[in-house]
Amino acid sequence: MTTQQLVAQIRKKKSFLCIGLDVDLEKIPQQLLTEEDPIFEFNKAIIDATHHLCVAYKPNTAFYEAYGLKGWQSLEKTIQYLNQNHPEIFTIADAKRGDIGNTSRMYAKAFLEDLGFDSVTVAPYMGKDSVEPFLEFTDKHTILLALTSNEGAFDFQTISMEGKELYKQVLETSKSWKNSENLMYVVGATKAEYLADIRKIIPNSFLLVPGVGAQGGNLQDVCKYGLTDTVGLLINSSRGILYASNDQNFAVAAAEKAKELQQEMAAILQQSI
Ligand SMILES: O=C(O)c1cc(=O)[nH]c(=O)n1[C@@H]1O[C@H](COP(=O)(O)O)[C@@H](O)[C@H]1O
Repeated sequence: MTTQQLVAQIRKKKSFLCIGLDVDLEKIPQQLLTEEDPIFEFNKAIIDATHHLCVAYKPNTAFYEAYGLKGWQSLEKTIQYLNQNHPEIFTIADAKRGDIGNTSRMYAKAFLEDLGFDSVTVAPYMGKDSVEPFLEFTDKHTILLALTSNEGAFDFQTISMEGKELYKQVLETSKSWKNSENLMYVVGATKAEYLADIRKIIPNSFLLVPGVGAQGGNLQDVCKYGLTDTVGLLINSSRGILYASNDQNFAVAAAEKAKELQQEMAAILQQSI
């Protein structure tokens, strides 16, 4: 999916919501555990109930890898279901990969080619040659970790070297890489006060912003400095939507939570047009 197509979907749905499909078998309604593939059945119900309210889904691969081969099959079925039934939805494999080039090439193939995601999250720590194999997929997007939502972000990402914080070096250096127009960046919603500085370096790039809801980030704060002329934001919520209820009405409850965020987004978009 091109960035222009993503922006068109955002305008049409009046939403820049990304729903994180972080499925935890201990948190889903227990009656689903009798199904052959509880993870897929849960995702299917969530997708059926929320696809009109969001523009992206982001399965975090940890929640699938943790269940071994069966988990990986659930991930495969989920992305197939999305690609077949909702090709207008932007899909993110939240895998946070990155290794020597020869290995990154295999990660890129796995997520962008074999599974067929539109994008994958990548850690920049190993540098240019570890990210390039992802960027070679010019019809896809590489989402680079810039300033993450967790407390540990302050351990390295904000350390200043030669007068510039590491996350700013990541943003600036990555702009010089081949096919960098296909880069997006992760900035945590809990770091909203950094967005004005971040937008000075990457004024138009799309940002994937996790951390609203369960982690305490705030949508209004993020939009204040993060929003661009072409929106430029995908706001992720996982637990806050998925586990709104764990009885048999879980999908309806999830849709209600998604709708609350979508309506807040619609109001913001209306004001900013
Ligand atoms: O790359 C991510 O998506 C990510 C980056 C980050 O800085 N913080 C962060 O929470 N995430 C992911 O975003 C999701 C947040 O989930 P909730 O806190 O349940 O909404 C999880 O899948 C995290 O792994």
